[in-house]
Amino acid sequence: MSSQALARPLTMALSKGRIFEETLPLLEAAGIRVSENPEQSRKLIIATSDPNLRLIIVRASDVPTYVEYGAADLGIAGKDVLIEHAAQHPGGLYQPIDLNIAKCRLAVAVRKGFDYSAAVHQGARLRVATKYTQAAREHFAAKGVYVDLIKLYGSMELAPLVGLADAIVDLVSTGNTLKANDLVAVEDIMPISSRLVVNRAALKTRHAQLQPLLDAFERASRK
Ligand SMILES: Nc1ncnc2c1ncn2[C@@H]1O[C@H](COP(=O)(O)OP(=O)(O)OP(=O)(O)O)[C@@H](O)[C@H]1O
Ligand SMILES: O=P(O)(O)OC[C@H]1O[C@H](OP(=O)(O)OP(=O)(O)O)[C@H](O)[C@@H]1O
Repeated sequence: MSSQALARPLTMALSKGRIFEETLPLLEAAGIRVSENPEQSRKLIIATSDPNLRLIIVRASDVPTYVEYGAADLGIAGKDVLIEHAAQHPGGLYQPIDLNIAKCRLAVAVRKGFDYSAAVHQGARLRVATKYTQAAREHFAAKGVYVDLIKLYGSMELAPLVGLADAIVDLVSTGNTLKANDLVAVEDIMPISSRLVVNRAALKTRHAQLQPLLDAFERASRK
């Protein structure tokens, strides 16, 4: 038996839902099948048809933490999540590949009828609710707008409707969530997609195991 076959499998951290669903075709393109669906089995450690790879299922915003500390060798996370993580842990992760999955955009939204351009005139102060405080801080600082940031963990769309904030910074894809809550996007901050992230130590110590997988993801993401 080769030393490669004796090595422990690589561990890849994924969140269930859209990232898991959109990663499956990339794994399939690499000839890798997944033994079960975490939505149904509720299992948190999932084997694959490749003895060299297993998956762990974590919260989307926890993926960078598992990978940075080496509990996972690699993972997949949205640029939104990576920006917030990097604010606390700069340079902690190697990010070799934009997988072009889970695509959406980060945007500023307000209640329909709210005069955003008047509210952000030079020197004004705006109350902004968001889960993405780092990205929001950088965006408004670049515009020279003072903001009071209110950290939320979900359902941001509610904040302007109940007077918690003037504006939100949130992810937008179809725009249906904004529309359903009488909100409008008034400014795009950046396009968002998910990236492969790799533990920096694993990149060196497990290079032989990692490289074929990175190559397969690179090829699949270009299709
Ligand atoms: N509506 C959307 N369309 C496309 N991609 C999206 C959309 N919403 C979020 N994403 C992307 O998918 C990633 C995972 O989103 P998901 O909804 O599964 O987790 P979450 O609920 O945001 O995270 P957590 O569970 O950690 O709070 C996000 O980080 C973002 O990059
Ligand atoms: O423009 P849309 O297509 O409506 O998508 C935007 C919504 O998608 C995301 O929520 P998600 O569906 O992930 O729900 P969650 O934040 O509760 O996980 C995001 O936080 C928005 O609420």
